[in-house]
Amino acid sequence: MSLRALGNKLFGSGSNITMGEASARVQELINEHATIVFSKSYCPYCSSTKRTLKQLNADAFVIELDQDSDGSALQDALEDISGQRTVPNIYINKKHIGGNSDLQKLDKAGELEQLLRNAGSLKL
Ligand SMILES: N[C@@H](CCC(=O)N[C@@H](CS)C(=O)NCC(=O)O)C(=O)O
Repeated sequence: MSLRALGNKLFGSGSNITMGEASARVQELINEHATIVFSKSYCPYCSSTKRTLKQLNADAFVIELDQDSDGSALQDALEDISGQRTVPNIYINKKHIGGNSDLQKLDKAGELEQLLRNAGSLKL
């Protein structure tokens, strides 16, 4: 568990869910959505990721952590699960892709579309 997660557990993060519940919810979201972006509504890197996915006509589930009452706990859980604290934190087909720079790299290499297609996330 990260120091921040431990701090939140001991002193509270404004959220009422336990670390275990937050981890379970993150895992559930990853399992339920072929493409999911853990995002923050004001984050420019997240906007870039969302724009790229939209341009590809991808069906992606976006959760805005800054607009979720458990967002901080979910971010702690994501850090535990993926080793990445920053947003966007992207999963395709339950596989951790990384952040926006990783997604853009895949797009430039022409690999993103195939990943999305294999995940069943392309509408066309
Ligand atoms: N290199 C990362 C940069 C992502 C980044 O710095 N995101 C900021 C928000 S714009 C962040 O997560 N800051 C920490 C936080 O919000 O807790 C990427 O390409 O995704």
